Amino acid sequence: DETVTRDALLKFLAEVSNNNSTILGTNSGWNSTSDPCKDKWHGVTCNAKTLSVEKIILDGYDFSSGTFDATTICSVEPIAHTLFFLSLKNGLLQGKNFDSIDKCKHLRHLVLGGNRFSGSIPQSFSRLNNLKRLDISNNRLSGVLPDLSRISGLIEFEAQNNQLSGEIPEFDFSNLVAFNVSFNNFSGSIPPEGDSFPVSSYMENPLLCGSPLARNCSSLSEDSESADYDKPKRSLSRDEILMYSVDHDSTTTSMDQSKKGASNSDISSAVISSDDSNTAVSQSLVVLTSPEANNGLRFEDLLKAPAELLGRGKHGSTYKVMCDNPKMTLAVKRIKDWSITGSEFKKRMQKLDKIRHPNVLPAVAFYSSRQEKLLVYEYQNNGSLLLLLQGIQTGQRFHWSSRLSIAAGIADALAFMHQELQHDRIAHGNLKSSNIFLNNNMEPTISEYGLMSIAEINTTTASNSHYVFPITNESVEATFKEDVYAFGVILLELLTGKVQNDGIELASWVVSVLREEWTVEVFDRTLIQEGASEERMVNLLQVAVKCVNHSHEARPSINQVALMVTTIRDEDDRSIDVSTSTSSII
Ligand SMILES: Nc1ncnc2c1ncn2[C@@H]1O[C@H](COP(=O)(O)OP(=O)(O)OP(=O)(O)O)[C@@H](O)[C@H]1O
Repeated sequence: DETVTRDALLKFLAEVSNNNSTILGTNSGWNSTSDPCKDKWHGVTCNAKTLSVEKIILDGYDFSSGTFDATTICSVEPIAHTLFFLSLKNGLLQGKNFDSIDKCKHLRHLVLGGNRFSGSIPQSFSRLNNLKRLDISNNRLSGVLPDLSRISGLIEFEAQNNQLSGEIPEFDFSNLVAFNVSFNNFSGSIPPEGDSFPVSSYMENPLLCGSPLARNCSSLSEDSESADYDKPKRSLSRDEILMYSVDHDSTTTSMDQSKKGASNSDISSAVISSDDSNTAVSQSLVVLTSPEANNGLRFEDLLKAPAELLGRGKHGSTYKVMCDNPKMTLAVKRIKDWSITGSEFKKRMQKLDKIRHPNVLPAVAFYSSRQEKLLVYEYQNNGSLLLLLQGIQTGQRFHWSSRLSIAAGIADALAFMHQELQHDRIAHGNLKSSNIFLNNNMEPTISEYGLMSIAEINTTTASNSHYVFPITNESVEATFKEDVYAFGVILLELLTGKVQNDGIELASWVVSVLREEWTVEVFDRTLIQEGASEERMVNLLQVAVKCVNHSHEARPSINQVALMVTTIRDEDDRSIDVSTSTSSII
């Protein structure tokens, strides 16, 4: 068996590398005079007792002139019988023969993402009954997907960025925690239960329809039936007019300018609509304690200033407003249909204004009418943590030490706010990376503290239970622990480089990966490349996992979390001090 295994592995490497035997480096161990298990060949992991091959992980090598032939390993009984992890990620491989893949019937992880495979995926994939993770993303695969529904234990399916077409087959969505078929040519309706994943899991498939996409299936068939140029066009809503004038004409638009046939008041009111008269309105803009804004910020100034739609969150839209007098760039958040009463809202804003922490962004002003509430913040030029995380995908550096100090900064600020506001029962309620901004020193600033009432949190969690664990106990403690959960997700984002809801429910994904004893795979590859301390990454991961415990009672308090995170950060700082002082001595 040993010889058969060794020869098969050497043949496999010769094929993927196109006979470039040194591709894995000179000390990789791969040669005909040694043993893959006893001599620990690079990329091969064996069972310690039986010395049989369990994992082959050859990620990130330039195999662009080679061929992946599944037969070479899957037709060799001693390998096929025990191999459960095969990964050739980012190998640029083009040549392929998938035919015998189903003979590797114990495979749990099959990772073929980031190659140049083209053509279709054979039905044999659907016979890999034990698969937990199938990653075929970022290839050039086309044709229809085989019926993967019988792989009931699938946890992760990544097929984004291919040219796959046809309908999305039924999957067993109950176990899936990561699912992505975006940027393909899929058509038809999204299968039932598929809508437990967000839009980013399905986007950029022009002929795909149904929830969670905004395109509903009946409108798609109407559109394709006739070019219907003659049909009278539905008139645009105020929001659409605003979006149109902002998005298509120029990036910024004066609120006062009449555009696209909308009257002055239409556009203004799309931003700040009110049934109050203008005078009443200007009286009800309550300016809090910002010195610049106290210099005469008026509601009318907000209306007249050029504004740009920054985005629409689940609670409303946020606009960047360039005010001339006083000279300030503001972010105005407009929240619609918020059940909180005007007086409660006012009381809360005034309370929050008294509690100041350097890492928490105070509101500059607020406005409240029956239909909507406005919150005015200073615009943060350095962008959000979300943008930093998204930058990792496009090669931007985000160092381990910055991530640690951001984590510690958020935890400290949150611990302070929880302590100060425990009595008033005001938790953050909507903590996430798009609500955290960075200042010039890369210090985090938490925005939108306390905007959601307890009732609101409960409604949101109930309607979106796939992403946020439902709070069954309506106690105040639970809402504070919801912040701890959210902080845990931010830690996971910092550790994995993945973004929550970007086709992935991070907490479940990480927990399932850990269950599979697959820990290193969790971490953002750039952290490992940078040489970040694996021990401290694991320590931080343990904190994160405690925070995202299903049971809010089992989650630590934010004080405990802050202590754990700052300890890890301090250890890391000390290790940097030691290494710099040693290098300066040398
Ligand atoms: N003060 C600010 N300065 C700069 N950008 C901001 C500011 N406040 C919000 N933004 C950005 O505007 C965009 C929209 O924000 P918004 O708060 O409306 O949505 P969200 O954070 O995605 O969701 P939610 O409604 O749940 O908070 C986000 O990208 C956010 O980072």
